[in-house]
Amino acid sequence: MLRPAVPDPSRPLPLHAVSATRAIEAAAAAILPPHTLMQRAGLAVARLARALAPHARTIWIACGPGNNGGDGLEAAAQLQGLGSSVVVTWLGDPDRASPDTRASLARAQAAGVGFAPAPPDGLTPRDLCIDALLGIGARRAPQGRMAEWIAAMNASAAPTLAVDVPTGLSADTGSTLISGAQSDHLAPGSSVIHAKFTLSLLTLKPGLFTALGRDTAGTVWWDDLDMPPPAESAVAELRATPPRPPRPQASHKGHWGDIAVIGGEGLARRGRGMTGAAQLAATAALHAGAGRVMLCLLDEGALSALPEQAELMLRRFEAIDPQRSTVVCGCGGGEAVQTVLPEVLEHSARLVLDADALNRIAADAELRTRLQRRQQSHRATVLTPHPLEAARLLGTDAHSVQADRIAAARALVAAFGCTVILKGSGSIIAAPDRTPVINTTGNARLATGGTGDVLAGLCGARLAVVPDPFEAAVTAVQEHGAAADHFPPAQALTALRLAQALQP
Ligand SMILES: NC(=O)C1=CN([C@@H]2O[C@H](COP(=O)(O)OP(=O)(O)OC[C@H]3O[C@@H](n4cnc5c(N)ncnc54)[C@H](O)[C@@H]3O)[C@@H](O)[C@H]2O)[C@@H](O)CC1
Ligand SMILES: Nc1ncnc2c1ncn2[C@@H]1O[C@H](COP(=O)(O)OP(=O)(O)O)[C@@H](O)[C@H]1O
Ligand SMILES: [K+]
Repeated sequence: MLRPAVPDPSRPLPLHAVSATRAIEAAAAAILPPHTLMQRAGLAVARLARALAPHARTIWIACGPGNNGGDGLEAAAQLQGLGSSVVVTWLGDPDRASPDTRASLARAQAAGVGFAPAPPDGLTPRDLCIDALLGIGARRAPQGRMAEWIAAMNASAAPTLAVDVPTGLSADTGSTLISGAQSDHLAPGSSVIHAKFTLSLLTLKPGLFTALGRDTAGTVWWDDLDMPPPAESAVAELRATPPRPPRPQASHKGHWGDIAVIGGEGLARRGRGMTGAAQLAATAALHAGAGRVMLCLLDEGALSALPEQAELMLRRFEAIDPQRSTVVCGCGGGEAVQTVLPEVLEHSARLVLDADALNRIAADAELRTRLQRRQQSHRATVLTPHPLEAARLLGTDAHSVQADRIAAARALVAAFGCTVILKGSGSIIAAPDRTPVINTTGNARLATGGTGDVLAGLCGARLAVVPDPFEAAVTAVQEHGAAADHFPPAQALTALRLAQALQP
């Protein structure tokens, strides 16, 4: 069945690694008559193409040498049969093609599909390009004619529908394929399709939703080719969190948690004032509905000037009771956070660690041991690194983290036994013994200073009332992105405004 790849609260959508998809495909092929899967795949592509571009004069289908190209040939046969004018450019060789692909080639030829050596000229926005160059079999960066066709498709006025995966993107990681490795950025001239739509076949692939996936895949559709849900476990999933139930009338502030935000190194210490970061986290916690929010700035000098919000309570570190609070530590913490971290790690009942708290822990073996010990005493801890902070914790570089974000999040979980939010486009939420979640909300308007502090505060507010730290983190990330998605388009999204737009 064809459906948009949008989860609803009652049903997470499983994402399968290429290895699992291969096993699912083999199991399906074993019980179906020959060529059935590819025929279903081609029909699904053709139907979606007709729905997306009903008035197309020309549909250009670029087909690669493998079975992704076979899906394209099958779609060509179907579309020609439905009355479309199809031009196929094919990189394959009938003698080396799979039996499925050869059968689809014969059907396309019999249907009267036009084969051309080069892409058609003069496509208009009403026409359609279909990228069937490479799917899950992609192993290296496209070169030669394949790279030329990718460039032509990206330059075309017609929108592109990618079959299974945009060519040039890794289905597993959402990074681009470069020679012998994977890249986390779209270098000028990178050979990767920029699709307006992608139809993922049989399974949904994680790379479509994280790293460069969202930029290159466009709107993602999924067709399970009428196969039952597979037994193979998902490498990650997409989830939608249900709306929160209304607060009971008889509730009071004690029900909604005490949040202690510890951070904000002052200007006096090193000439880098970062008190605003802690204040943003505290503001976010307040607007997200926390019962009481205490702000502990790591700068005595600032205490008279802050906070601007009367609801925030100022506290010295000694006056915080970490055992009764949900502690959010690290936002703008600078070097000053180092001195409080041993106690924070030792005594906080529930803890969110962000920014400089993570940087200090990365640089200090004793702090790392204290963090690991929290798992043994079953105290909830959520780490909220961006890719560079994650890299410091893992002893690697941000490029390597971005090259496989799910693996990086899992490595952090394995190292520290905490819930981890690896931030960025398609944030990954991972925890011990849980299937990682890729968040689908949020957009590049969040790429502005301080929005991570807002997430940390929001995460604290949810952790205060949701016993399971993984669920609290999934909810917080989803709400943070949704607040950005619903933010007025004509107004600049700043971190403070985002914090104020959060809801209990
Ligand atoms: N066989 C079937 O019945 C089905 C096939 N499906 C399709 O089959 C695809 C997987 O097919 P394949 O395993 O053949 O993989 P692909 O079609 O993705 O590509 C594999 C072929 O491309 C070559 N190749 C890899 N990287 C290249 C590069 N950079 N430049 C040039 N050639 C390169 C490989 O050597 C191999 O010949 C899926 O993505 C999906 O589209 C699915 O629709 C499910 C059903
Ligand atoms: N392009 C993007 N798409 C989706 N979310 C993004 C994007 N860029 C940033 N974000 C989100 O914005 C927040 C930024 O956090 P961070 O990098 O810690 O910034 P800061 O330290 O300035 O607060 C994270 O939640 C991140 O996931
Ligand atoms: K493709």
